[in-house]
Amino acid sequence: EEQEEDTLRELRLFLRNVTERLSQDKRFKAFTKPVDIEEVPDYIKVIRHPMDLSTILSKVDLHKYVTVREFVNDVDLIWKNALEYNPDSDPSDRQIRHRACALKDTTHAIIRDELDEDFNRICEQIREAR
Ligand SMILES: COC(=O)[C@H](Cc1ccco1)c1ccncc1
Repeated sequence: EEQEEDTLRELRLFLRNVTERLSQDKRFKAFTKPVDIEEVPDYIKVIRHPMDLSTILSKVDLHKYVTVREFVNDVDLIWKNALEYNPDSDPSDRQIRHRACALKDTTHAIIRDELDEDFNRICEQIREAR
């Protein structure tokens, strides 16, 4: 009902704010746009579910997220894909893996510090009811 739409509107505002803060962080530049399949032709063979911060922002606006859990699942895809595709010991792989771990830790810290538990429970109950 109307209260549910008010809740989901507030969820989208929170998710846009978190996504924009991550996208503005220089460490996360490689995560802001899809990996270019022309540049990296084998990427889509190795990584079955590509994800990036611009795609997440589009999904927020398409009302794809009803809970923060669903949003975090997509952020987790970003850094897990980076760890999987860039496993080697060379400096370039080590740098993107360090940044992937920073993306994970930064996102989970923002959620821990800024998501109200009661608000989150209301979103989870809306998801269960649909
Ligand atoms: C999320 O970004 C990536 O996984 C690409 C993969 C990639 C390999 C070659 C070109 O791009 C990446 C970008 C920057 N530094 C390392 C790897």
